[in-house]
Amino acid sequence: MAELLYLKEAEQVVTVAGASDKPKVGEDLSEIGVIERGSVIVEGEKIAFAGTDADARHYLQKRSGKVKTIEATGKILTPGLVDPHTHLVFAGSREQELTMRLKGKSYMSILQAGGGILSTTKSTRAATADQLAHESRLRLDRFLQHGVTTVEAKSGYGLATDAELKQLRVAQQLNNEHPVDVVSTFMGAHAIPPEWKQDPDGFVQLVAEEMIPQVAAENLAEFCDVFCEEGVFTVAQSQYILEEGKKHGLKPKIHADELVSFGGAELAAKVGAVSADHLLKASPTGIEQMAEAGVIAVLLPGTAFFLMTEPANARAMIEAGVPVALSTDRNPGSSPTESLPFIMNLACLTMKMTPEEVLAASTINAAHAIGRAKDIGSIEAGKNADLVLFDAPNYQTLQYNYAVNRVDTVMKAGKIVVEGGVLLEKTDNQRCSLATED
Ligand SMILES: N=CN[C@@H](CCC(=O)O)C(=O)O
Ligand SMILES: [Zn+2]
Repeated sequence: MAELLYLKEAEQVVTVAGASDKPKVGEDLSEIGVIERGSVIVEGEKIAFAGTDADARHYLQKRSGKVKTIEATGKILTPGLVDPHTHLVFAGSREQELTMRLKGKSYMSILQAGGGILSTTKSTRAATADQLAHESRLRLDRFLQHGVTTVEAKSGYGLATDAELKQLRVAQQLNNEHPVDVVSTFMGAHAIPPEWKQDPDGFVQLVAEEMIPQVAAENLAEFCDVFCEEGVFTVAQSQYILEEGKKHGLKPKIHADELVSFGGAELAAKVGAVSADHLLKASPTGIEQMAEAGVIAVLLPGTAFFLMTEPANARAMIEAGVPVALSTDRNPGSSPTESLPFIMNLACLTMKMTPEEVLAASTINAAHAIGRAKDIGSIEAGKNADLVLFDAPNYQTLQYNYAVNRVDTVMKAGKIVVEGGVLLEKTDNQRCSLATED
């Protein structure tokens, strides 16, 4: 019989329970199921019990076998954080772009001059799968140290069939090797590569007719995403790619209305996207249509912060009944961070989301945005034992003491992987010739 793990008497257990079937919307987003002086019991990879400590002791009396106790006094316990939008797998870095942007160049003008996404495409194409895995593993380690136990990862720095497949195979390998679970999204339509600059429709055709079928045949992704934006992919091109993806079993996601209001939110509703992400410039009609269609808004306040622009209108979306989730958007150009807790701070301080809404948006709603809400995103008996102990007396402190990492212990599938804020096993100690510390 497996040893039981008894996480004993946290100041608060933030369960976010009761929303595994549907994401939280409106006022329900603030219902995060806090148990004061709560305890959680883990059996193997799963949560066996969550409740008050008095009830936990009764539960233990009825069970035989060994019990290992972890004292949680002075700390709070939350579900493992879920990051539903990252560009995890890439090579190289782009620090010089910050200086360019500080001197007045825009993110889009850097891309149009062949930098930005296209510069990362160059280094990603040149990197071996081992180099990509090495660089991405370091990022996953940092995610774990920030309490993130599951991430979504997009391709989109290959922009050619082989290079896209290489990125997705690395993501799959990392999912198998690393404690953090990696959920893959195919994003061949992330930018038009230089060799297709004169024939963007030809590239769209390549994505739809060659890349998507191969990704699906190798079972390399669950979702298909498109950068639907002025100067990148039009609404019609995006719709075509997402519909083709659907025919091959890839569920649609969209980078929508990030830089200009472009009809991305409306398209998300039309194609039945699981999520529309960014949405800084989403129109009121688009927001309304997303609410009606149940499209999750994955908001990325770190990207707005790093690009020094106004964030999305989270309050309008919550009031309209759109399910809202939060993410780092971890990528080398517009959001180079693995700190989902800092993104949560930004959601509070720049988008006026409450500490309760922020917690639900980074756990259960984020899990819905990647189709994992049955297994993760809340503390409930039967769910995976992905848990974080924060060194904080209450959950509000996580937003108040901003930009400080208060993660103490992280448990992934019942196994402790971070203790006292320290990663127990560095997954990759080797230096790699091409690796940067990006
Ligand atoms: N906006 C498009 N794609 C990414 C940025 C990618 C990059 O700059 O490398 C994003 O979500 O912000
Ligand atoms: Zn993105």
